[in-house]
Amino acid sequence: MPAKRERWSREFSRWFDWVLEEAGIYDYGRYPVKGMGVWLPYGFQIRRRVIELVRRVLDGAGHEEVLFPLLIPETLLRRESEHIRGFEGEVYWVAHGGSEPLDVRLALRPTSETSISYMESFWIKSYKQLPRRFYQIVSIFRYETKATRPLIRLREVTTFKEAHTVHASFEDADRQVAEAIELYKRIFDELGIPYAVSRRPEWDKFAGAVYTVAFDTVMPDGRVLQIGTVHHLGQNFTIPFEVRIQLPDESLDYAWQTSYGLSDRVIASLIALHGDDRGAALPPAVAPIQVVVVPIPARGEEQARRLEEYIGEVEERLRRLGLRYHVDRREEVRPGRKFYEWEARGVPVRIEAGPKEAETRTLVVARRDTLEKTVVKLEELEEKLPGILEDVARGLRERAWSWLRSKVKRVEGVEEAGRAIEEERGIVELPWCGNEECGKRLEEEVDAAVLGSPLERPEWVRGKRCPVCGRPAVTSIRLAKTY
Ligand SMILES: Nc1ncnc2c1ncn2[C@@H]1O[C@H](COS(=O)(=O)NC(=O)[C@@H](N)CS)[C@@H](O)[C@H]1O
Ligand SMILES: [Zn+2]
Repeated sequence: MPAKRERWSREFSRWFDWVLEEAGIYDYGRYPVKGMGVWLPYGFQIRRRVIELVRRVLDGAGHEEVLFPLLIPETLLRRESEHIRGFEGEVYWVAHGGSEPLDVRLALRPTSETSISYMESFWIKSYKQLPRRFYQIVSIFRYETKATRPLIRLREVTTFKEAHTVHASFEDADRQVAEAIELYKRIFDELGIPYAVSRRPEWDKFAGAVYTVAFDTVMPDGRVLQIGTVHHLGQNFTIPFEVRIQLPDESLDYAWQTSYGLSDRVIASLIALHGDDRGAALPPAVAPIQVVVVPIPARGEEQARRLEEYIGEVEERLRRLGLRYHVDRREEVRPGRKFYEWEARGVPVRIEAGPKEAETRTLVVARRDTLEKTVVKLEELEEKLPGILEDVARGLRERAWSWLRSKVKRVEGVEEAGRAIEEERGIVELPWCGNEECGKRLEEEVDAAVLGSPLERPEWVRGKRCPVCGRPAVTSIRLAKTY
């Protein structure tokens, strides 16, 4: 019977703070700058493996990793008017070098379209060089005014993967948006994180984008977290930054761009959505320790020696399997306490071995997701353990997807939408005529944010009418309380 999820959902924020600390993942709230925290060793291991996964997916899809300066001169940041309008209030400025006031203020990058476009104007001259797909994994800084939260809303976003691509046509950039969406699906699927993909409404897209597609997930408290975004930037940055290319017909035009970002929120959502009241439950792919072995103390010298020998045989097999494992030999800690600690840290599989198991040459194998225990013969460990780890990965993914599906609700009318959000949070979907005024009216009347519309026209709206204006629905509109 899987662990309970009372605290996990009813008091998510407190649960999340508790897990980050109890599992030694992230130290938040003590560092004396609001919105900035410390990655602790165990959490840093998780983060490292998530980054490795992101690199593997992007490098495998023709992306080139780069590293741009942190500081962006105000003159560059201001060159794209919509962009600066969108970020004006969130930029940290450096105004002095030592005691010297700087003649041009330097921004701590809030994102890097401006610095990257500026350099592309020197590098890129012809369609023959395109497409180029750069990315960097860096810290960005945003002076967030809404409530800051560990990993969810930071002022220093320490794990910000930003990809920036350049193309010879609008259509090619469009194709890159579609590819970026597929790459994000692969990353989230590998981590078992469920998502809804929506095209953001015109009035809430990235500052400087032609259009924005976002990945949203529903957190344990029912509020929606944007966990990734893909933007078609058109020529909005290449024009002010003069990134001109020669086309096949020798004419000159400005290049076309996309950008797409992930952040620490990917780690926040994998901890949150796979967790339960006992703590984290990590997908084996990114778990620092995939298997923890807890010896059950023996009585008497002879038994202890035999058990130690037996544990050695278990280790040998885990080593041969190439798994990340740990044997918890702490004398001063009882097995029950060890179970508690390693469950809080989300170790996917625990192996218990005591005198009885040494005697019968068996092992007790416990899954972290369902908590179920099975007895496995030592001889069969190498054959069975990889499958059990795969079962845990699948179990976590399926549990998270059924959670998300349970939090997406189709409704017909505005009142029903308002009630659903009020009572259950999650995402509500309504038929929509596609008209901006109706969308904005819905935001007010439902008292929730518009996430946007599905990329493909949903069948179920056929024959239905917009609840605001009564015109035929052409798509659906999704609303939610968001972070
Ligand atoms: N303050 C924040 N703390 C944690 N994650 C954040 C924060 N602000 C944004 N993010 C995450 O970063 C992703 C990309 O940010 S963004 O503003 O939407 N898009 C960009 O900055 C584009 N330049 C693509 S890299 C968002 O989808 C969101 O998941
Ligand atoms: Zn309407």
